[in-house]
Amino acid sequence: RPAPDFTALFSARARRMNASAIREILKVTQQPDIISFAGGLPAPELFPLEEVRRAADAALTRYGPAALQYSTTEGHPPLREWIGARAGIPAANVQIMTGSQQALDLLGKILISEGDTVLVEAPTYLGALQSFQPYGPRYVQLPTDDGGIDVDALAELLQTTPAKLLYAVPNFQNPTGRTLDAQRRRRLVELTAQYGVLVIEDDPYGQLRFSGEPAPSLYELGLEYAGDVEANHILYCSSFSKTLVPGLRDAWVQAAAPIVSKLVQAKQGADLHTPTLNQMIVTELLDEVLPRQIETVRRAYGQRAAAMLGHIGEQFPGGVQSTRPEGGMFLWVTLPEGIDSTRMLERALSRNVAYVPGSPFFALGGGENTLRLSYSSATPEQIERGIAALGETIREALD
Ligand SMILES: Cc1ncc(COP(=O)(O)O)c(CN[C@@H](CCCC(=O)O)C(=O)O)c1O
Repeated sequence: RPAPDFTALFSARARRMNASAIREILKVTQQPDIISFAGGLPAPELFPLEEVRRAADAALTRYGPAALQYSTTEGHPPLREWIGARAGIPAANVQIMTGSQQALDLLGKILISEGDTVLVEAPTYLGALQSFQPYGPRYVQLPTDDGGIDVDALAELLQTTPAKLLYAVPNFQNPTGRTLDAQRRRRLVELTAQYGVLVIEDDPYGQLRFSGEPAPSLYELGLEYAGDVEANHILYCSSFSKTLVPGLRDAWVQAAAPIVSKLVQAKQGADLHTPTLNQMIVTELLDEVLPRQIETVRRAYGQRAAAMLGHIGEQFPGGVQSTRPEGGMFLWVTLPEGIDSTRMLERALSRNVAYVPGSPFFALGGGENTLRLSYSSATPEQIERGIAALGETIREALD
């Protein structure tokens, strides 16, 4: 019988959806001989496998059947307590999420009405664009430089452009690896407060600093500015994906109570709750394993970033610029004008090296001559081989 035209049946919202370039490339990079600088995957060989095995056993022993039963949408109370205590806020202002990707999706769902202006960095995390897109935002790109968001440009923009939301990754930004300094953070918090712009601070990498000095989060500065957790216009998201393991899908949002209670309603409709056992496993790992794991990955990623930057200096032709991250998992490469990194990708794959082309990270297009490199899940030896292969590919594209 003839098939119904399913695509014609999709909702207007669904018709705005598109595939994630990272997820699509990840399928290609599963082949064993590919050296992948594509997905921001934590180093699998560093996962605390035995500790997770013991934590699962401990959780099942401690909670019995309750560990496998439905649980509350708000999240596992000891986990919320721990996060609240660390942030100096009540557990009631902490909402557990199934990955910070779900936080982005549900925050988009409860905050973005069609046509609302959403300010995003150019470039920004493409997963945020993917989460927000179905809700019909009108994107406005914030100019950035080597210090992150250009807050002078933001001040100017806000005088003429009323905005609902500003989405920022201040620490070791995805995709550029850049970090917003304390002075710009203060300015951004004050400006957005004055103009009534809500800020989503997405901070999965904040603990992964391997050089330089830490700066207070926008959330902390917002708390100082407002004087009260219930008056803070900064919504903070973070995750256990990069400090522990991504597969348990545990993350959280810190926000004023009305935001948290609306997020709970949205989450009830999305997945009822984050997997019960996973939350309990993470909770078992907080005191001992988490701090050790953070030290392990900070050291490893610092070494891998240094290795990658060193080999880039030797192997890439002149005229190619790259950022110098102080933490996180990514650095950002700008090729000479005219080279299209999306077209160049298949040449790179023919040399068994993968990356994410830059243009999907720009909400309004552009960036054809840019690309993102992740150093976190390649060993120093693979980094040497992969960067050499990428250098050859760029030289070939230049000819
Ligand atoms: C700024 C930012 N915000 C949220 C996320 C999602 O992390 P969760 O695991 O959902 O907590 C991420 C993770 N992004 C990685 C991982 C994506 C994993 C994937 O699509 O396979 C990437 O850009 O490659 C992120 O960088």
